[in-house]
Amino acid sequence: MKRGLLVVLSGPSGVGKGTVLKEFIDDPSLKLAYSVSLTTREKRPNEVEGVNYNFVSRDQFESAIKNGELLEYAEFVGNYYGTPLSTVNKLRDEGKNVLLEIEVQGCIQVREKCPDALTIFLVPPSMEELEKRIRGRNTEPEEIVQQRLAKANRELDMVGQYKYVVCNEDPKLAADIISIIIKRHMD
Ligand SMILES: Nc1ncnc2c1ncn2[C@@H]1O[C@H](COP(=O)(O)OP(=O)(O)OP(=O)(O)O)[C@@H](O)[C@H]1O
Ligand SMILES: Nc1nc2c(ncn2[C@@H]2O[C@H](COP(=O)(O)O)[C@@H](O)[C@H]2O)c(=O)[nH]1
Repeated sequence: MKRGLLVVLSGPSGVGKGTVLKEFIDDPSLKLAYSVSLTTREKRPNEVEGVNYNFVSRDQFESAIKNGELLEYAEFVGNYYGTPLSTVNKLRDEGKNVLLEIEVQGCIQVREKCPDALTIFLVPPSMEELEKRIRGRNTEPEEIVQQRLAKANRELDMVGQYKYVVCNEDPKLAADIISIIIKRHMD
């Protein structure tokens, strides 16, 4: 059986990664499996343990780092986020194309370890629109919104690290473009 691809969808917080991926993740022709990350962040009211994230303590996360259990990890605005290595390997060995939805530092680590990873950077139409989206989501207090926006400016400078850049003006259109990119790499 052909080993599955490693697909990395990255981009600044609030650009719409989660919104766009909902438009293509269940397309059976893409054979995708979503990699559920570990995080030390507080669960948001609409999130489900084991579906959006596996929510863990800082001690549990640091043990996972020490034991080499993570493909990549990063500290993002005060919390740890990381990708469980064994799950990614198992799914890829089953022929599934594994989708990571991660921030920029994590993507750089993935590229170093898996140079053939298919890396896609989602960008907003403008910084004003990005700010509108983060605020409109209403999930973070003002202080965290400010930190995420400051980080977004630095992350957008890393656009050259990615194989593909897709603008999220319209989620369905962005999803269609990403689906075409994945299909091309499945051949
Ligand atoms: N193309 C779009 N046009 C307008 N609003 C959008 C678009 N895409 C996403 N949004 C809105 O922007 C907000 C942020 O989207 P989303 O939560 O998917 O971003 P994200 O990149 O996954 O964020 P994070 O990395 O912080 O998890 C949501 O309220 C979503 O409905
Ligand atoms: N490096 C990693 N980044 C991750 C991972 N899982 C999610 N993320 C990214 O963190 C930020 C913040 O997420 P939020 O859910 O608190 O809004 C966002 O850019 C995510 O894509 C991971 O495993 N590794």
